[in-house]
Amino acid sequence: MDRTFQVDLRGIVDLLSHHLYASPRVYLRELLQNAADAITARRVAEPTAPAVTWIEPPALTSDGTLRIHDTGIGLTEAQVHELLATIGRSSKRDELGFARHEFLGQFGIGLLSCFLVADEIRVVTRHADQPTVLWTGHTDGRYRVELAGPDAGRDEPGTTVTLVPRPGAEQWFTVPTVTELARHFGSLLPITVRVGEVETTGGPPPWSAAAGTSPAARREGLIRYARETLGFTPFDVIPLSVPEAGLTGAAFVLPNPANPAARVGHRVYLKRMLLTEGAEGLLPEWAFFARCVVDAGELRPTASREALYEDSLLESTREALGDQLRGWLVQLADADPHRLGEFLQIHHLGVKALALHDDEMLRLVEQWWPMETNAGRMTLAEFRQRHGVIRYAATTDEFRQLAAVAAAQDLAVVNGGYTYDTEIIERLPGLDRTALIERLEPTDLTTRFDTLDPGVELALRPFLLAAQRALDRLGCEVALRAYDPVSLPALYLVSRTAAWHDELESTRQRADDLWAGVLDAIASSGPPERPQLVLNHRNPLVRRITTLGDPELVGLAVEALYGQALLLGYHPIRPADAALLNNSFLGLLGRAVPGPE
Ligand SMILES: Nc1ncnc2c1ncn2[C@@H]1O[C@H](COP(=O)(O)OP(=O)(O)OP(=O)(O)O)[C@@H](O)[C@H]1O
Repeated sequence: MDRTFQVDLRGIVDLLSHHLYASPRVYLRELLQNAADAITARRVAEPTAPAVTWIEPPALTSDGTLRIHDTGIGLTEAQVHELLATIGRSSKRDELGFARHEFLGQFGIGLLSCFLVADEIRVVTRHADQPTVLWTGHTDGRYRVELAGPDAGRDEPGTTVTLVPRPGAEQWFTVPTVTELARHFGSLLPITVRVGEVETTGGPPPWSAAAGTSPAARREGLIRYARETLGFTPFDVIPLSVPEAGLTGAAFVLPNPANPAARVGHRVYLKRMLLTEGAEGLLPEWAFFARCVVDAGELRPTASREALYEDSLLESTREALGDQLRGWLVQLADADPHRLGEFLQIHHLGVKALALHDDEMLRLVEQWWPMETNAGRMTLAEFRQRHGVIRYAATTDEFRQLAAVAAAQDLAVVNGGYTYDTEIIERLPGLDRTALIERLEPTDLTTRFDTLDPGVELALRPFLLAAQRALDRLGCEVALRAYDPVSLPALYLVSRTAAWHDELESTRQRADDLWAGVLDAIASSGPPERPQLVLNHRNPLVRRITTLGDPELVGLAVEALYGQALLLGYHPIRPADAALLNNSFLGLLGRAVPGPE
């Protein structure tokens, strides 16, 4: 024999309050939603039927209950039995069980949320010229259905829902709270909602064509809306529209840099009822510079109605909205490059992130984003025009080490060390085959330095040998060249492979035997190039040092130059370097301050 499930309502109410809804305040949203749906349903057959809902909190009813009245379609006695007595039964689905898109509700559980704040719910309803029906439900699952007596019937079709507040839940029924909740959830509803005498609906959404006659007036309205509702004056407003999601709205460009890691929440209305102020996933991740307010008819809510349901429609909507933001950027570049410059000052990180996989954004960054170079800030396009090859340092340290020296050799270098900059530069040839890029190799610089006259070089051999002896134990080679700037006595240059070997070596020293063996094998795969200390023969101090007769003093001086070059070039100081610096400093000091011995 088939049997039917028995449902204990208290368990369901507990489930809703503790696991589905974030707060009991949703009770008012669900009531408003039912009223709005009932009005929509009635106006299908009667387009001129009144569209009004009014709420009387206990302070106005004076019998301790809250009442909400609507001019909607109402229910017949049979429908009351069918719809209000069965959890999960809804009149808002089609024969196949799909949500009908003209209605807000779909799950058939909304009314139960009233049990979060009420012990008893009464529904008095009249459909067309049918008799008025009374339904009374209790938290423990008991309910009663009766027909109103001849004098107790409603004068007009529609429904009144009455809540008897649960002791302890009174704070959800005060006039200010109910008014605020009605505004919060329902201010954009296409019906009139009043709490007492106060109207809480405020006309069409500020982005809709009905809100302003001209685009300029709508824009003004939206800026005002952002100030009042979101708390900031936007940098710009971008109209949004995705017809397949029934979506319209606006994106507000934030006036201040946003943290790319912090998720931006968007304000989402579904059929003009507020779903959430913190929807995630409406825009692609790179679009962290914008906050949206949208109304969508076709996007689905989760059952709690507090977030968007992640489905393929949401995915394609996200893409379409991303395209619209991109389009705005491209259009801004064409129409008002100065303004685009201002935008990039604030939000370059987002745009650069986008440029990593979007050619149009890459072009925009190339054209408009000034990068740091050793010849001043300039865009990559300008740099190419002036210098042909885009030579770049891949890290800020590398750039700092070499920028000034490279400039003195007429070698322009871009600092690719800021977030995404190197990747952006390296993507350029893929976009434009004529773009030439070259990563700066520190040791390339030496090829630009002048060698000394062979006679001079020969005369300085004893000095070079003494200098080399001082730095041999550090694995550093000493060279003597003539280069600018004259004020720079020495430059420490490490090729990238040498830097890599250095790192490998220090890891190897810290690693256990097995791992050290593996690292040894890797290290042996390439010849370890030695770092160089290139002394500048144009520098007067270096010249004087080269003429010193005392080999010990030569050693101390070269060690000091080595230490200074390390520090100036932002190179890591190893323990051996620190010991050497210490030794040279004290040695030189000892000689500068003569004592009795
Ligand atoms: N004010 C009303 N006027 C007319 N019918 C109503 C009213 N309130 C509720 N109903 C009927 O009761 C049914 C159940 O309402 P309930 O709020 O529980 O679910 P729903 O609105 O269908 O879906 P959801 O759970 O998504 O809100 C509705 O489908 C509707 O037919």
